[in-house]
Formats: sequence, structure tokens, C-alpha cells
Amino acid sequence: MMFAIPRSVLTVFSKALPIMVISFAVWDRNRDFLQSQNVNNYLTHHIEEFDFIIVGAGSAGSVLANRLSSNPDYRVLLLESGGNPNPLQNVPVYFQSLLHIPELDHGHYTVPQKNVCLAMRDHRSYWPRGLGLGGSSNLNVMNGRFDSIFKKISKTLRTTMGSITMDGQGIFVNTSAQENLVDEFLKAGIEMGYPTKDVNGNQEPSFSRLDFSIKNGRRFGAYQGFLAPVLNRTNLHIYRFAHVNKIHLRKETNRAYAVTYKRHGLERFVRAKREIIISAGAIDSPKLLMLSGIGPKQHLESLGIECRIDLPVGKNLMDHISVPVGPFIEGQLASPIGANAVAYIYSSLSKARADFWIKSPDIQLLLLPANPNLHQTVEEVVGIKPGFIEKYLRGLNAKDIFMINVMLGKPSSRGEIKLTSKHPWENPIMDPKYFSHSDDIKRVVDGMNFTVHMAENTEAFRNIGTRLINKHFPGCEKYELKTNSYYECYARHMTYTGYDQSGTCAMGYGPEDRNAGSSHKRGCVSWMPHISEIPNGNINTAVIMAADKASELILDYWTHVDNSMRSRPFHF
Ligand SMILES: Cc1cc2nc3c(=O)[nH]c(=O)nc-3n(C[C@H](O)[C@H](O)[C@H](O)COP(=O)(O)OP(=O)(O)OC[C@H]3O[C@@H](n4cnc5c(N)ncnc54)[C@H](O)[C@@H]3O)c2cc1C
Repeated sequence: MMFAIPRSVLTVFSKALPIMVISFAVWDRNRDFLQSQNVNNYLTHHIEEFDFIIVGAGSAGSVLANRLSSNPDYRVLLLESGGNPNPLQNVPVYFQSLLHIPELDHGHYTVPQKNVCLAMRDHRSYWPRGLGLGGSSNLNVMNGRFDSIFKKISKTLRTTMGSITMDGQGIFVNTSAQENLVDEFLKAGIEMGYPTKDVNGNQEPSFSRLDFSIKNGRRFGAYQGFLAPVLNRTNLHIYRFAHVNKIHLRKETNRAYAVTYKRHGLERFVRAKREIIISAGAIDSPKLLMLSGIGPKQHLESLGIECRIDLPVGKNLMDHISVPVGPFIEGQLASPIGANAVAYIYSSLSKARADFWIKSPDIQLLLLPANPNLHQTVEEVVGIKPGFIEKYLRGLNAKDIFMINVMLGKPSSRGEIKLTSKHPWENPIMDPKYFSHSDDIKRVVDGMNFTVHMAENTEAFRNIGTRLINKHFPGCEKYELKTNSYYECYARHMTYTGYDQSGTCAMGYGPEDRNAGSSHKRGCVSWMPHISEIPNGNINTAVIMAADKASELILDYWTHVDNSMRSRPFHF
């Protein structure tokens, strides 16, 4: 049976969160230090060797560790910079309160962006990334959907939770916690000509209820789904607080055969008999490859790193750009919370084009909770200049607003990740180059027009008296409200990440593909191909499915190799 904790108790509790998080982290690190002593003593005189080494235990790494260790003949090592997930991360409502805490969040910032992110401090975008077993799936907002393109590569995602299919049975449990405005949103969609459909499966222009990776009221991320159930496997070794600094390549073949990692102050070297898989996320995977000499030659040499394999690692950085539009004031419902619904629509620019990728909608709309009394929290969490949102929302009643997030699902802009120096502890340079492709701003403005039109002119929303706030966004005072130039100005100020950085080790179409960043055909999970685009929608499930498929390919490959070796007359 479930019971609801009063919101006031949760609010008081959230003030003490950082202290609780840090206390747990100190305890966890010390506990791990003591537990690692046996291994450390052994390693003083030995070099370890595993069949597979997986770097990074996030959404992808957790799946890979689960799948590869399912064969008891393979010894698998999973190396992760952070520790165990914090118990508070199980509580979905604490999502925002746990950002910016260094024990849980790598807490990256982009370089200042040109002519965008104007409302953000120093014009930088804050990019949280999860640290610890489960990675960003411990920090994420838990929205999920299965994208149709993965039908082609992952027939059935077999999870420890049972057999789940592309219909989304099993992993996503709709919380139905906040139903306010969902009906209005779906009905408004129908009035605008969009059917209501299940959010999973083929992506078509449509409006849907959202699914969340929440089970029995608790976060259900990659750790809970893929690692926790297999922790007792004796062939799966997990070294927490182990940060990998370098991948070693054989001189003659450039084949990866070992890594160096640092754990509790000690540097260690560990060898892989079969494969090393980099699943350290879209920022740290290219960073590690470049530190190891795999990357653009000119860039590496400019930092004094010997280039072993010249590949465009770090290029092709994609991210969803989000622009929360609103607030919309509604006259009747008096709800402090928005609702859990999503829509996928075409921008008119995409509709006019006939190319393959544009066939799926390029804009995502997300109905968002809003509370003007929390402007300071929003400013802090998002990294907005202090006082900015307060100025915009001043005078609004806490009870009657919501936002609709317009997210550019198929961005054309491409950024890059570069190394700052050859020092492994330095953060890389992250430059998404938001809106650098002129189509992107046009698409977002189109989505904003659609959103405001829907919220003000459909009967569903008119019935509850919805209207856009009659006030200029700070910095856009010179533009007439609700014009394209006003929306463009607004979007250039409120340019926010959709948390979906990807593509920085893009998968190629064979060895001749010079645009591919992955050194091996199945090298690393920031693999989203350069020619296509990031899926329109939240990408955690896409990452999980890609890791599932990668595991299948790796296992098939080694079974084949082992079988053919066995059938040969000579031993190897
Ligand atoms: C705040 C936030 C909200 C999000 N919301 C959603 C959402 O609602 N829905 C959705 O679908 N997606 C969402 N996402 C995106 C989704 O969670 C990520 O795309 C996905 O988790 C990425 O998986 P990954 O395995 O590539 O990387 P991660 O999960 O980030 O894992 C990388 C792991 O590698 C570790 N690591 C890094 N470098 C090293 C190293 N050198 N040595 C050892 N370990 C290392 C890290 O500590 C981390 O644990 C969100 C992301 C964030 C950050």
C-alpha cells in the first residue's frame, strides 16, 4: 500500500538534502576504500586481466555489464568513477534538488554560447551528468519512450524485470500522479488535428500521456534494472570510485588491450583479453578516447598528445534544445502543478521537406509543472541569471500557471567536445553551438507559435481560460508580443539543454567512413550516427537499447571466434 508524504515535509526535508547526500557519500567512499584493500594488496604484485572491461556504469554500462556477465565463462570488470546511487535518488520528487551536488553530478558547463543562452549565467548552459552506478539514469527526469528506429536493431529488450517489448511493457510504469491538464492537452491536440496515441512505438505526429521509469513510487533506473539484480554474479567485478585515465593501444595494431585507472589515490593497470568498451557518456567517452590518442590529429598534437588513430572524436555533438514557453495563466483549475503529457509535431519547415529523417516529427512539446514562487530554485537549478525569472513572473499567483516546453527534437546544429589539456582531471571544452544552423531557430519559433496558438485558441484550453502571460520576457521588450521576432528573442534567452548530449563518438558506415568517431565498429556508446539525427524525444531508452544491441553483437562475435578457434587444429 502506498501513502503520500505531505509536500511541506518534503520541502523541509529537501533543505537538508545536500548534507545527507554528502554524509552518505563519505560513508560509501570509506566503506569502498576498506573493501578495496584486499584487491589493492593483491595488485601490488599482480596485473589483473579480465575478458571484458567496461568503462562507466551509467545507462549503457549497466546494461553491458549485465549482458556480458550473463555468460559465466567471461570475467567482466566494470569501472565507475562514482559510488553507489544515493538512496534519496529513489525519491522522484527530489530530482531537481539533487542536481549540482558534486557527489552525484559531474556538473558540467558549456563554453559561453554566441547569441543564445542569453538568460543564463555567463551565457553557459549547465549540463548535469550522473556520477555513480546507474550514471545519468539516477539524475534524469525519468521520462521515457521506445523509439521506432530501435525496432530495427533491438528486437526484444530482455531485462531482468521480465521480457519487455517495444510496446513498453514492463520498464515504464505510468505514475498517473499528476493528471491536471492532461485531458485539456490531449483534447487540444485533437482539435489541432493530432490523434492521441501510446507514447511508445512508431513516432508519429500525436499527443500522448507520458510514461516514466518509476516503479512502486521509486525511481527505476539502470542501476535498479540492470546492475542490482546481478551484483552476486561471481564473474562480474565492479570497482567503484575507479576513474579511467587512459586506454592503452598495442604498438603494432593499435588495438586496445588495457586501461589505467585511479582508485582511492592509487593508479592501476588492468588488461582485457577480449574487448574494452567505453560507455562513459557523451562527454567523458570522447574525452577518454582523445586522452588515449584517438581523435582529431591536429587537436591532439596541439596539446602534445601522440595521435594513434586520427578520427573525428568529439565532433558531431548533438543536443536537444529546450525552450520552456509560458507561463500560461489558466482561470479555473487552480493547479500548482502541470501534467504528464507530451506531443510530437512537425515544424512547417520540416513538413515542407521530403527527406527521410524529417518523416518523423521534429518538435516535442512537454506539459510542465510551474510554480512562480519557486523562481529562485528554478534560477539556481537551471543556471539562470539571479533575478531574471523573478522579474518575469513578479505578481503572478502561485496557483494558476503552467508551461509548455518546446524541444527541438531534430537539431541541425552540431557542436564539439575538445580537450582543454592532456591532464585527465581537467574538464573538456563543451561547445554545443546551439542554433548555429539557421533552420533550428526557425523550427523552435514555429513550435512556439503552435504552442501559444493551441493554448489560447482551442476550445479545450479556452474552457479553462488559458492565456499567455501579457508581459515581455526580460531582454525582449523591444519586440511586439507573440510575433516571430519576439519568440526568437525569447528562445535565444531561454535556451536550455534537453539533457540529451550525444553523437560524439558517432558510429560510421564502415572503415572508410571518415566522419565516424568510433574507432571500432562497436567502440563506444555515444554512437548516434552523424548522418542521421538524435531521436526526437528523451534518449535514455535509446541508449539502453543500443547497449543491449551492442552486447548482443559482442557476445555473438566472441562465440563465433571461440567456435572457429576450437574447430582449428592448433591451440591459440
Ligand atoms: C538531469 C538529466 C535529466 C534527464 N532526463 C531524461 C529523461 O527524462 N528521459 C530520458 O530518456 N533521458 C533523460 N536524460 C538523458 C539520459 O539519462 C542519458 O542520455 C543517459 O543516461 C546517458 O547514458 P550513458 O550511459 O551514455 O551515460 P551516463 O548514464 O551519464 O553514464 C556514464 C557513466 O560513466 C562514468 N564515467 C565517466 N567518465 C568515467 C571514467 N573516466 N572512468 C570511469 N567512469 C567514468 C560516469 O560517472 C557515469 O556513471 C537526462 C539526463 C540528465 C543528466
